Amino acid sequence: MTPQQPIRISFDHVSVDFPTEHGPMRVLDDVSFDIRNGEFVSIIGPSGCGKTTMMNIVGGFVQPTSGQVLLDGKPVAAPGPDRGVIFQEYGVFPWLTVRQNIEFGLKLSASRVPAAEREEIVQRYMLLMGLSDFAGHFPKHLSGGMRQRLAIARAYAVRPEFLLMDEPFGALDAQTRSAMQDLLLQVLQSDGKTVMLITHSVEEAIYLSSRIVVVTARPARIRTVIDVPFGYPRAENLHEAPRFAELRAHIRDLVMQEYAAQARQAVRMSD
Ligand SMILES: Nc1ncnc2c1ncn2[C@@H]1O[C@H](COP(=O)(O)OP(=O)(O)OP(=O)(O)O)[C@@H](O)[C@H]1O
Repeated sequence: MTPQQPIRISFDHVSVDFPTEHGPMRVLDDVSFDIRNGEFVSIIGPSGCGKTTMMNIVGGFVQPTSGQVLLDGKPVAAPGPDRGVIFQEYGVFPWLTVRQNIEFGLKLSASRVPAAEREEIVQRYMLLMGLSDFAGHFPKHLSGGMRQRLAIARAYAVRPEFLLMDEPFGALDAQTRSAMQDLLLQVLQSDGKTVMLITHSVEEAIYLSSRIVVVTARPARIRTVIDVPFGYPRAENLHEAPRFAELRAHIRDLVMQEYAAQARQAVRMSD
């Protein structure tokens, strides 16, 4: 990514405390980093450290206790159609069919698309996600993997400028996961978006991202930011590259160190 690209998402000294019965619990601590236009940034760190909270702030669902997150220079105040959010679960409306779920966002006034174009987009994403034969099915009649593909189709279809993804492929089997990763890269290649992805998979983070932000055990602070030294488009055989393996070992080591720090914290608290 060239440094001339404008900054789209900016974490500016963001801290978050959540109230608990023992007083405030710090979840994010002075987090600052930027995501530039067209970048794909993954956040990786131990379970429960505060990654989803980071995404929730960008999504407009959580307000920082101090500091701010800026979208194109303006503090995030609320959710908006410019941000497509994909969670690990709950991404579909159970009372709508596959077709209606994908169509839903296209009918909302903020991103209203003319009917003829709408139909074309719905068809395109049903086909891409392998859901064409299930257009009239309700989510309860789909497998978990298909429901997740539907959630992804819904988010892609409205062509948001920002994709915020929290473990979007975590519940998929290995083969579907890999297909979904390639499809995401393909969609980004044609639509060009700015992406923030939360994942537990170091492999996935390296394969997809242009940069990886490694965060510490809770409270999440920036441990390090790694530039991924591979260009786009990417292909499956990248997983076999020696540099890929080196980077994977390095990042796994960092994440394991943070898990160890988390375990030490837990022991201290139980003393
Ligand atoms: N709205 C909230 N109110 C109170 N506590 C919260 C709230 N949201 C999250 N937490 C707590 O903040 C901590 C960090 O949660 P968060 O979901 O951000 O972590 P995470 O890194 O995404 O976890 P995982 O990797 O397991 O998904 C957890 O202890 C969680 O219980």
